[in-house]
Amino acid sequence: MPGSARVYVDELILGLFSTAELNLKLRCLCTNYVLVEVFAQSATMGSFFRLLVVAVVLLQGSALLDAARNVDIPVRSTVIIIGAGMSGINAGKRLVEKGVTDIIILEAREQIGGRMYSHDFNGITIEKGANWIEGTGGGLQNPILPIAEAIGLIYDVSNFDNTTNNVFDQNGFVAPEVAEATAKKVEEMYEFTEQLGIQMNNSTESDVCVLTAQRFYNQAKVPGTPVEMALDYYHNDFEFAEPPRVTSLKSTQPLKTFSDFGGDLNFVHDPRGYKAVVHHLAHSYLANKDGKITDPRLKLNKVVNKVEYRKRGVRVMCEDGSVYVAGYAIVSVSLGVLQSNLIDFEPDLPFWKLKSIYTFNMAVYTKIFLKFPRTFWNTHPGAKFFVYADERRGYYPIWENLDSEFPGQNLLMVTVTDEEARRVEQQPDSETLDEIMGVLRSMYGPDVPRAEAIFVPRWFTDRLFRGSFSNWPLGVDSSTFDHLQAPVKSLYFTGEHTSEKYNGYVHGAYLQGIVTANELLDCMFKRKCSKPNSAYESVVANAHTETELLRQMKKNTRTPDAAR
Ligand SMILES: Cc1cc2nc3c(=O)[nH]c(=O)nc-3n(C[C@H](O)[C@H](O)[C@H](O)COP(=O)(O)OP(=O)(O)OC[C@H]3O[C@@H](n4cnc5c(N)ncnc54)[C@H](O)[C@@H]3O)c2cc1C
Repeated sequence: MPGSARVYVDELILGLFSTAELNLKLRCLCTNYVLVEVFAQSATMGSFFRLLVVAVVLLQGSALLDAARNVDIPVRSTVIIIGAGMSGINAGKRLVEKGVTDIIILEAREQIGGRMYSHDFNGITIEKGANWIEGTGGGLQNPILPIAEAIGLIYDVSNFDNTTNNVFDQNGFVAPEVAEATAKKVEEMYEFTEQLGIQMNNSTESDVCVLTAQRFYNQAKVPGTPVEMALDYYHNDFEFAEPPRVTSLKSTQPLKTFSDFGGDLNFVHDPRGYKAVVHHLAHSYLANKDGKITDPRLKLNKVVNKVEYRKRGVRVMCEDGSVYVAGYAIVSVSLGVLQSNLIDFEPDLPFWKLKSIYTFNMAVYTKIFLKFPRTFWNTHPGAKFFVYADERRGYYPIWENLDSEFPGQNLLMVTVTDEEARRVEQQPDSETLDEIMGVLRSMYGPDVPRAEAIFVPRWFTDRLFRGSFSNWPLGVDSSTFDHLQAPVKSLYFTGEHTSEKYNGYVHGAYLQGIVTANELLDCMFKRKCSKPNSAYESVVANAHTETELLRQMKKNTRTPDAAR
């Protein structure tokens, strides 16, 4: 929007109408839609005259704007939701249920679902994003489970029972007694760290990372041999996508997902994809026909690149030039997107907000799918998952055979995380396949046939995600965490990364959609709007310093997209 076209109606109109007895206030939210707030007050003014004033003001306002700008009036709504993943779609559902029906959902991709993202791999629907309903079979019911059951989603409880005994290294199968002994030690250490986490949560002790807890267990000796590292990886990195030296002990031990909902994981392998859960939620309030959403409130292929926000009112701009205006916006994009420069917020988000965004971690978790001409791995039920122990920690470590989910397809899935995931994303798939074949041949011998097909998702380089899911690092206390979700004027924030108990998970995104929508509804209808708490008021108070800091941060820490 060219700056010269800006017309601030309040200035213009106030110039025309300002009188001693008339207190008239107009606010112009943006250049091409006038969000008018008129207070025409006068003890002596009759209601007819007041109406007249309002009408004249509105006419004048729109005439001035039309003269100044020759563009369509963009869509108006009460709430704009940016992003149609689990959290955005569920926030929309909540708003509509509570009577706020004039919403607009802007989604960058050609479909909804976000990181619940299925992919056609040689005619088979695989999940490049979320795969499991994590945390079932416990005291509380995981909120995703009833939805999955209602739509008949196909899944199986994963059998991890024997994983730590199915260990290979560079010389082949590791003798069961060696693997068992190491597995026992690592499991004891894992239980110790969990107990320490519980104790520290009940105390005023400051947080430590998981690695520190491991040192406490073993008098500073931490997993170091290939087998120890691989089994440690299985317990930690395979869940959090980052190593124990990064992950907060207090915030992850015990992990609420499992302590609340149970320790089972249901592996989804449905031809409709795990995203069918999001579609089910969307269909409950967005018009649809033959399984396709036809509701004009959902706008696909809309990459938001600028958000102007004020105390009341937002103006959202997309790469295709379209502009949307509303009273509020809910931003549901991933933490990785917030950390990048894809969306330009005007004014800049405040320091306290950026600090929480930049301090929390967006981890990278990559499941690589492989199709072989035949199976060469163990197919008995106790060999569902197997482990490769390399001298390099995290080098193609956790494997799953998908025989039971996709019979006769000869599929394997191997998971890499963090640095290895980033590395693999940057290289051609043929190089990744060469590395994988080297690993498999050292595990199963030289006769292993080369895979016919490989699929390597690229979450880190995808500008719409910039990683897989958030991980709670050492150094983020609960008030810094709260700031991730805290609203800024008319902007509200949701997404898995804003769920204090269940960050990183589908159910976290689901629940946060409701939490954020409720917060906004409270503000809209009860005037109970969240205010900055005292912890960051001091920072906000020093506006000049803050602006300087922000400038520095923008200049120094935001990496250009291409270089990431
Ligand atoms: C590889 C992987 C494995 C996972 N495994 C599991 C698992 O097994 N179990 C589990 O519970 N969880 C898992 N997760 C995490 C789970 O997928 C997420 O927590 C959840 O789906 C996040 O939902 P969300 O709504 O917060 O964000 P998203 O799904 O990221 O939704 C945000 C939406 O915003 C859109 N968007 C981004 N930028 C813009 C823009 N500028 N303009 C407009 N739209 C934009 C995106 O396209 C996206 O649709 C996994 C994730 C990944 C990536």
